[in-house]
Amino acid sequence: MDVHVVEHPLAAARLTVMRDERSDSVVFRAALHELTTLLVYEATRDIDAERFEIRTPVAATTGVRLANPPLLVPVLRAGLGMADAAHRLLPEATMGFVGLARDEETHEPRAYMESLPEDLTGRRVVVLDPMVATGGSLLRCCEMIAERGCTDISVVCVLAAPEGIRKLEESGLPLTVTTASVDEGLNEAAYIVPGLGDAGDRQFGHYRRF
Ligand SMILES: O=P(O)(O)OC[C@H]1O[C@H](OP(=O)(O)OP(=O)(O)O)[C@H](O)[C@@H]1O
Ligand SMILES: O=c1cc[nH]c(=O)[nH]1
Ligand SMILES: [Mg+2]
Repeated sequence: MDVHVVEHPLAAARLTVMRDERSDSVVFRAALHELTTLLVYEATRDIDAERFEIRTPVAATTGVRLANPPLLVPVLRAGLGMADAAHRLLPEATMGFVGLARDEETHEPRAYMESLPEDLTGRRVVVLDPMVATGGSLLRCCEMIAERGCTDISVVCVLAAPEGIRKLEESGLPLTVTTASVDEGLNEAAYIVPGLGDAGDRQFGHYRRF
């Protein structure tokens, strides 16, 4: 499994804002939006493009367009903060939605929403979730996508823990991961260390849902 860590000072600076506990939700969401643009740019370097003929006001030339626009899948809630930035870069993309919430005690993901096209054969799917901690949530999401025939999944996240990367790798699913950092590991509550806290809470607030 390919893991691409985007090492760029602009990405590192946005990530630092997200890590900083002093950043409020407005600042946090803005940094996530900007960082997502950088990460999706890197994650789509190898996307299929086709050439076609156009005219500038001066001469005929060859242009480029996406051959097969991908499906974007933000994982609710936290991935919602990446959806708009990704969609701006890929305006031709369609969007599906998966809702997952980790149980606070067992850390197992609970699925509460699945809105995906029935057939994903031949499509690239770009999954957006800022955090890969134990990897359980992303694994569940990627299984839903692979069950629909997808063989080309790009996971775009902000932070990954080695434990989560390992779980995704062991799954044998056809995926690549693009991230701004692979952090040290997980604490006893399965939070990423040093991490940035709970990416959903930092954007949308903390409340009990189930
Ligand atoms: O790798 P894992 O151990 O599964 O943890 C990562 C998941 O945890 C967070 O979501 P959370 O369950 O907190 O839901 P939220 O986005 O609604 O806050 C995050 O956005 C991932 O989906
Ligand atoms: O560190 C973590 C782990 C899971 N989910 C988060 O939002 N943050
Ligand atoms: Mg959360």
